Amino acid sequence: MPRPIISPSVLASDFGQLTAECRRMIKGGAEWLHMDVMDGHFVPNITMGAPILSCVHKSIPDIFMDCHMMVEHPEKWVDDIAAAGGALYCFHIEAASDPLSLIRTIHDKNMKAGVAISPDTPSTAITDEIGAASDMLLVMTVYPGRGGQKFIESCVPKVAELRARFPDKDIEVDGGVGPKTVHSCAEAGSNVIVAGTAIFHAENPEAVILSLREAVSKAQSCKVPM
Ligand SMILES: O=C(CO)[C@@H](O)[C@H](O)COP(=O)(O)O
Repeated sequence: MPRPIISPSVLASDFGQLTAECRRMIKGGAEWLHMDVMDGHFVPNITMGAPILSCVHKSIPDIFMDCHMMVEHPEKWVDDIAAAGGALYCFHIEAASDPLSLIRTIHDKNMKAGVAISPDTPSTAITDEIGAASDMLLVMTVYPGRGGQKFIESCVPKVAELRARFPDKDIEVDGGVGPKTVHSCAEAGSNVIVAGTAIFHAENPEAVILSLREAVSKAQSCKVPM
């Protein structure tokens, strides 16, 4: 089973706060930083793009930027995100006209490739071929577009279905995940946990990171090897 990874979803109103949050999360034990890139088309909101990510990367060169591309035409931004220092480029299957070719393009730019599914998309949209070609699969547990939404429990069986087909892949969950909701995700086989509100609205964000990681480790240790 792949190792537990915590990827705090960072969003801030100014660049200084963004980099400060990233540094604090890394110091607090986060392996990845989840960067929500929204284009105002695939989702109604606009957040940040390659120029901001590039500044973050220059300021924190060792950062692992887990770039969640909530964008139309995801093939358009691969070069820019790679140049900005993106480590993982995760696109939505709903927005991709040729997912396999896009995965190859992402790999050619030396980034890991992730494939995301929104709540109404079945896990079978990630075919065996697409899943095998990618490095990470993202099951959204809210409708993409903004933080602070309620976790959709009915998305969790999709994690289990994907884990059964892809035992060695990173499987990420994102949306409404926190200390109360992480357990079902971890038990279903998710090893990469994204959390925004649960971490940034907590009195002790570092303790939340630790509890999320412990939930994944505990679920993994309870699994009987096949
Ligand atoms: O991409 C998204 C939502 O579109 C997520 O990354 C959220 O921003 C995570 O925030 P919380 O749901 O944990 O508050």
